[in-house]
Amino acid sequence: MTSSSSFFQQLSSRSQSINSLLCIGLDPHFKELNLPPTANETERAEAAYQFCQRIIDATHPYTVCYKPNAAFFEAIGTKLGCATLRRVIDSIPSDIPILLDVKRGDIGTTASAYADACYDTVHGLNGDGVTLSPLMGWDSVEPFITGKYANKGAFLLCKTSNPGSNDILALTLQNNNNETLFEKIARLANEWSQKAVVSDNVPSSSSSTDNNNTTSSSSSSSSSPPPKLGLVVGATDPQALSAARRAAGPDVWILAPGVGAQGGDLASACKAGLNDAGTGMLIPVSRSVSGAADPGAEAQRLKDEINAARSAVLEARGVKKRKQIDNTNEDHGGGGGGGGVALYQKEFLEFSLQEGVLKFGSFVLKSGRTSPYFFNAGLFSSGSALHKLGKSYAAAIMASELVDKDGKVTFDVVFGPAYKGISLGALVCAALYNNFGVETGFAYNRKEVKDHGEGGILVGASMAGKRVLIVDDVITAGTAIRESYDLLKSIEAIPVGVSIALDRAEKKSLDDPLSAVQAVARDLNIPVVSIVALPQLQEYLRCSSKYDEEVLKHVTEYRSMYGV
Ligand SMILES: O=c1ccn([C@@H]2O[C@H](COP(=O)(O)O)[C@@H](O)[C@H]2O)c(=O)[nH]1
Repeated sequence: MTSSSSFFQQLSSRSQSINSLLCIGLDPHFKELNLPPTANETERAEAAYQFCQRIIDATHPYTVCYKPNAAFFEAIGTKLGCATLRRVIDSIPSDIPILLDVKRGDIGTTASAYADACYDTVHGLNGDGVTLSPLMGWDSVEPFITGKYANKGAFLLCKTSNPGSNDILALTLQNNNNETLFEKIARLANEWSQKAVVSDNVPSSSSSTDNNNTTSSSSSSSSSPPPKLGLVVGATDPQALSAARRAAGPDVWILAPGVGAQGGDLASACKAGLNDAGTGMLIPVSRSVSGAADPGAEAQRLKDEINAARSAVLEARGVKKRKQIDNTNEDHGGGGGGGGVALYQKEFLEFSLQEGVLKFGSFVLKSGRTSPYFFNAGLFSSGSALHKLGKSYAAAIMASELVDKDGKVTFDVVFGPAYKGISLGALVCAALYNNFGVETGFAYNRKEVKDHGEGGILVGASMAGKRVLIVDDVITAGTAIRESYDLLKSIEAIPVGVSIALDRAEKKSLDDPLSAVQAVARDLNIPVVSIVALPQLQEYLRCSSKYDEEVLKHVTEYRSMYGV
């Protein structure tokens, strides 16, 4: 994955946007490859690659990251083992982080070489994060998370899922706290994360442009840098999971292997390891998915089961869950949300700027206001931009209340009103399927009535009696959305929400405190979900070094004058 965000920011952001805590392991066990023992290295390599491809193709919408275990690739043979692992990594969609399960640990100089082998984009494996043994101390971990690898992250083996983890990791230390060795490791994850930041000489406050992991930090101060270290704690030992969570605090991510083939209980593990925001935990599963007749269906089932367990935990803890699980936009009723910027929002703003869709300057709007920015969705006009646009809409939808507590979308059909909405609706429908495995119908209307061919003004999926999401680019006065709403009602469809790209989140007039988006949400009594709103644009500018301070100043002034 190529990204300027840190490994744990990437995990956090993807976890939020696909509403999942599932991590799929890529472990091509020889016996799962269906090869004769005499198979040569080339045959083993190809079979391992195809084995992984089948899993990746089927499961990518559901997994926060992929976790290939190097052991199974090294065992292919000395010539093709690492090359096959790299080939698999290269085939993974670029927005999915790669956690290399290598469990390294060595003196600093050797650790540096291991880090190059794991991360180097040319000669190495191009991973985003690794698993490490912490037993050789800070200097064995440092090369994996500092210097040229400051954006990478590592999960430290803390209390592993195997029975033998009690032999050493569960021993009680004779120190002041009388804690277990694994609790000490859990505390060290925090201390060493801080140390890594100091080692990189990055001031805490400026190092964090992480706007999207608010859900993972229920009690952290806003100035603490995002963690660089997580912990491996087996789902097979819920007591250890609780103790590790207590020792590490809410912000540290815990990778909890052992569900499925190793017999760990998912519900108990979630209860013990989730933080109060219902996150901070990844459940890696390898054999249960690879051995399933339909790996995609099994991954989706696991994702849903984990989310059900999360909901149960949050309910039991008396926490209002939805917004804390997966959402940085606090207000989908058209208030423009809070100022946090999720990774998908940052990416959306960046490619909108690159494509010239979003521009800064001085623009006189129809309303007569002089705006410091202008957004023209009609300028998304290349294949790559449209692909990214669909993905951004889909990510915003999946992070909103258009997804119910079981992780299911609340609509059956995506409706794109003529003209602009037609292509946007089609993009969104395809992106929901492609990125999130969400299958819905697609329909659109014509402005002109045809008297031949399909006839009528509605084309595509049938909408009568169905829950419908309306997709458009922006809401200016809201007239087009209201017309769509009336049209849907007239055929007895059930409009349940609106999805737009940008919410300008500004008052309709100085005497009217509501924005056009808020008025639509209120009058039609349905949520309006935007990819970004004015507060995210302002926050993006505040964190970006690419734009002149004047741009931020003008946007801030505009927001304070007209913003809702
Ligand atoms: O404590 C640990 C640390 C790592 N693993 C690894 O996770 C997978 C588990 O595979 P399943 O098929 O889901 O059991 C495997 O790669 C292990 O090496 C672990 O199990 N426990």
